[in-house]
Amino acid sequence: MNILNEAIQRYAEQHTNEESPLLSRINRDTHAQVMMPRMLSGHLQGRLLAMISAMIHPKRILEIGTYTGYSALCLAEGLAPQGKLITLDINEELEGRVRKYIAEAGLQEAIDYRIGDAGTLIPGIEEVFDLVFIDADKERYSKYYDLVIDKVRPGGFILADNVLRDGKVLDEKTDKDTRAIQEFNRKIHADPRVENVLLPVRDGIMLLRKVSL
Ligand SMILES: C[S@@+](CC[C@H](N)C(=O)[O-])C[C@H]1O[C@@H](n2cnc3c(N)ncnc32)[C@H](O)[C@@H]1O
Repeated sequence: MNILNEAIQRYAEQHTNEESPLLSRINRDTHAQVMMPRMLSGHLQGRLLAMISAMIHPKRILEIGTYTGYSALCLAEGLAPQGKLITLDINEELEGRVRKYIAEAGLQEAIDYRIGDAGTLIPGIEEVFDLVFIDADKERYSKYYDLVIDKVRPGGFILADNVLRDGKVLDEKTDKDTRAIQEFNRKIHADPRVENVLLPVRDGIMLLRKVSL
């Protein structure tokens, strides 16, 4: 999932802050031991998420799609003091690994990791978020957007990953997940409640700012 030329990607990584030793280990171990390691945000995107979070300095973050916890730890770097990040994932098999990483980062208080279907869990979360990161099953991006938009404060942000789908969004006839992403991109671009920028970083990150209720 990388639309950037490999040499440019390497150059960008070489001129970007390094991952912490823990993030580097999560990245390595995920590639060696976990199915579908390409789902992990990785070095460049991880530093971008950490930087965006530091710019917003959020009190509340919601992440949909924890996987091995890499992006959760990156986003948590920017949290305000006493800030909290809630991260959701349906895959209970990774729970032990993720809890260990959260503990190693000393973030047990700051990160509230919940196992379950995001579509079921989100309606029960009574929080107002400064930042939401959508990075779970592509087919339901629009549904997740509908579920979170009223929980984002005016002026708050939503990020959505993989919105270029390896460039497949350009194809008229494409797979189901890509069609869902095309629909998501059209929908949010037409929504007057948000401003949006599609960043062609890695597999495409949609950056949204909620401008009105
Ligand atoms: C692309 S990975 C997340 C990667 C992670 N955010 C990162 O950057 O390192 C997508 C995750 O979404 C989870 N997921 C898929 N369907 C879900 C659902 N209905 N509810 C919650 N999580 C789901 C998968 O189990 C998987 O771990």
